[in-house]
Amino acid sequence: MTASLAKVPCTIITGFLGAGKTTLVRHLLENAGGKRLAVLVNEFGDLGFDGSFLAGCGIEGCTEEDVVELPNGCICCTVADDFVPALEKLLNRPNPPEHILIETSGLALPKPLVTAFNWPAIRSRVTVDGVIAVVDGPAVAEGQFADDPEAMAAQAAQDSSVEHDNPLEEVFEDQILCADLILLNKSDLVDAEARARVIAEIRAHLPKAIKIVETSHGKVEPALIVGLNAAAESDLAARPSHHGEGEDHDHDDFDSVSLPLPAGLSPETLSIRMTKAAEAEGVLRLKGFTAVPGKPMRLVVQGVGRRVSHHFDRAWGADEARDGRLVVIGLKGFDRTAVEAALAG
Ligand SMILES: Nc1nc2c(ncn2[C@@H]2O[C@H](COP(=O)(O)OP(=O)(O)OP(=O)(O)O)[C@@H](O)[C@H]2O)c(=O)[nH]1
Repeated sequence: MTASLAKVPCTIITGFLGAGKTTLVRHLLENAGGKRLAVLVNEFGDLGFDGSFLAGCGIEGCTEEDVVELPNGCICCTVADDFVPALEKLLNRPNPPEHILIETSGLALPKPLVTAFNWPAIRSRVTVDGVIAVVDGPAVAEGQFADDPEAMAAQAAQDSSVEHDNPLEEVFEDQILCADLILLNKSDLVDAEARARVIAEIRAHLPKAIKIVETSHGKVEPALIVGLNAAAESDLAARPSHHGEGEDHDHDDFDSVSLPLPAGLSPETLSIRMTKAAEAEGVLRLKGFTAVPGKPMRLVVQGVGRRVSHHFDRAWGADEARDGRLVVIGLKGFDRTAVEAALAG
C-alpha cells in the first residue's frame, strides 16, 4: 500500500460534560510536533463554543479550517448526515490531515461513531487509532455517576433489565466501556486517597484491563494518546454498550438552552451569579462568554457541576458585538427560571 492510500488514523475523544475534552484537544494541538492535525468537534447545545475556543487558539500551524464544528446536537445520532460528510471533506482536501482528532459531545455515546468507521464511504480511508475517555476525577469522587443502591434494588425487584436509575451513569459507563485508554483528569482537584477510590470505581465498571493515566488539565505525553493503532472499528464486540445497534438514544434525559449573559458586570459579580446558576436544580454544565467593563478581552465563563471559573481568552474583534451568551445543559426539566433569576442578579 502506498502512503497516499494508507488509512488516516483518527482518535475519538469522549468523556462526560466538562471532563476536560477541549482542554486535552488544545494540549494535543499545541504539542503536535509538526504533525498535520485536524479536529472535528461536536457539542450538545447550539453555540459552537468548543470550536470557537479551538479555532481562536492561536496555536502555530493550526488554522481555522483545521477545526470543523458539528454543532447540531449529538454526533452519535447524526452520523450519516453530519459526521461522515465532514470527515470525507477533510480527507478530500488537497493537503489532507495526517491525523484527525474527534471530540464528541459530553452526552454522546462513542460506539455508534466507532461503528460508522465501517461504512463503505469511509472504511478504506480512515481507521480509529484509539478511543480516549476523559474522566472528571472530582465528579466521580463526588458520586455523580453512581446509582442509588436503594432505587436500583427497587427497580430490579420490578423488572430484570439492567436500566440504571441515574441517566448520567449510563452515559458515563458507555463512554469508559468503549475506551482504549482512560485519562483520569483534574487530578489537581482530588487527593491521593480519593484518586485511588476513583480508579477502583472505574475498574469496577470495566470487564477488561484498560490503562488509566492520571492527568491534570489534559497534560499528557501525546505519544500516549496518538498512535495506539487500536483499529477500534474492527473490535466492536469488545466494547459493550447499554444501547443496541440501531437503537435510538434520543437524549430524553437531557436538555440545553442558550441564554443572554449580561455584559458590563465585573468578573467577581458574574462569578457570584454563575455560582448561583450552577446550583439551580438539574444544572450540569454552563459555558459562555461576555464583555466586562474596561477590558478589550472576552471573558469566558465555565461551570462544571457546582464548580465555576472564568478567564479572558482573546481580544474582541473590531466588528464583534460585545455581548454575552451562555449555554446551559442540564437534566430534562432543569430549573431554567432559577438560572435566569440567578443571572439577572
Ligand atoms: N482544575 C482543573 N480544571 C480543569 C482540568 N481540565 C479541565 N479543566 C477545566 O474544566 C472546565 C471544562 O473543561 P473543558 O475542556 O471545556 O471540558 P469538556 O469536556 O470539553 O466540556 P464539554 O465540551 O462541555 O463536555 C474548564 O473550565 C477547564 O479549564 C483539570 O485537570 N483541572
